[in-house]
Amino acid sequence: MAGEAKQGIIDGRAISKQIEAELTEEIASMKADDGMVPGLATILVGQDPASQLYVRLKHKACDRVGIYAEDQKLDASITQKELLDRIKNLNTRADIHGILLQLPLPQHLDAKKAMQAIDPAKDVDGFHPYNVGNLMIGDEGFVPCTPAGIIRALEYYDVDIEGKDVVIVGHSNVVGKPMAAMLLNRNATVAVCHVYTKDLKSYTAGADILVVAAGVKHLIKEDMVKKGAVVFDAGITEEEGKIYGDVDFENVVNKASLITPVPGGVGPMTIATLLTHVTFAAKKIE
Ligand SMILES: NC(=O)C1=CN([C@@H]2O[C@H](COP(=O)(O)OP(=O)(O)OC[C@H]3O[C@@H](n4cnc5c(N)ncnc54)[C@H](OP(=O)(O)O)[C@@H]3O)[C@@H](O)[C@H]2O)C=CC1
Ligand SMILES: Nc1nc(=O)c2c([nH]1)NC[C@@H]1CN(c3ccc(C(=O)N[C@@H](CCC(=O)O)C(=O)O)cc3)C=[N+]21
Repeated sequence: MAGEAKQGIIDGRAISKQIEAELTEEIASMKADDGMVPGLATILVGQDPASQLYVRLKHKACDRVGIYAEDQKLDASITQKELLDRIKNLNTRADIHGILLQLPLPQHLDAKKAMQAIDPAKDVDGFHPYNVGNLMIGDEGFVPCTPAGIIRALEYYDVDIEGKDVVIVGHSNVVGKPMAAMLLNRNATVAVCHVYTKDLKSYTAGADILVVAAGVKHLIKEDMVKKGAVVFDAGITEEEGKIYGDVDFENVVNKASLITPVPGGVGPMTIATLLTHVTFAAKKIE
């Protein structure tokens, strides 16, 4: 049914499988044509279990599609200079096309300075000020993977963005702010809420498209969502080995026209987008 919006639960795993299948083919032909193998280096500082899990998920995804993935594990006590030297070395490596510095970093390290040290052409996370600036002026090159994954899901489900009332909960540099810029670039009317927002419900209840990235378990209840809204939940809270989103899915699912579950929604789309960016980075230098 071309052009007709689909209904139901947004299956992030199914969309990411489709993206992975396309990338697998593309990477195989890059390899066959001129021996090019896209390469990603991840840098993980310290032993945070959640970060270790996310890096592991990214490496497994790289393996599935044929991207070379190198795992640089650094001790939590590393100095800023050692970290910057490590990044600068990766900038010079011809076999590494993407560099991902897993966040958060230990307190004594300056994440902004570290991000600025990454060659913008290898900044597959889209966190370098050069890429952030381009996003703000409407030139979307490397943009952060989570909001980019959400845009992809909107496109996949034929959801119109132009003129829609969009509400974003959370204003981080990783999700909320770049999401706002990407939706503004597509002519939505965007409101961005955060902890200082006086009456969160008065915003969320009017949203045609609601994107939540606050990291607060079940912050968004049924009465805070408009009937027929499209709802994306980026939140991840882990409690006793179970993960929860920011949206009370069980109840909101009855009201939304489309909604992402947690897990199996935004997370897999984020990783699929990262794979796309690494492949793109490798193609650009061919
Ligand atoms: N699925 C995925 O691929 C990804 C998931 N995540 C997850 O998304 C969530 C958000 O992460 P991230 O974007 O890095 O954001 P941060 O954790 O850095 O910040 C959270 C944001 O939410 C806002 N916020 C917190 N509590 C409330 C509240 N009660 N009401 C309204 N706004 C609130 C904060 O506002 P203020 O700054 O004013 O305090 C802040 O803007 C986390 O659970 C994280 O694990 C993140 C990246 C990728
Ligand atoms: N430089 C940097 N880039 C990031 O992209 C980045 C980061 N730092 N720091 C932390 C956040 C978090 N993040 C996730 C990615 C995938 C899932 C994911 O695939 N989650 C699965 C579930 C996994 C589980 O079992 O917990 C899902 O939602 O289905 C989750 C979270 C990327 N981040």
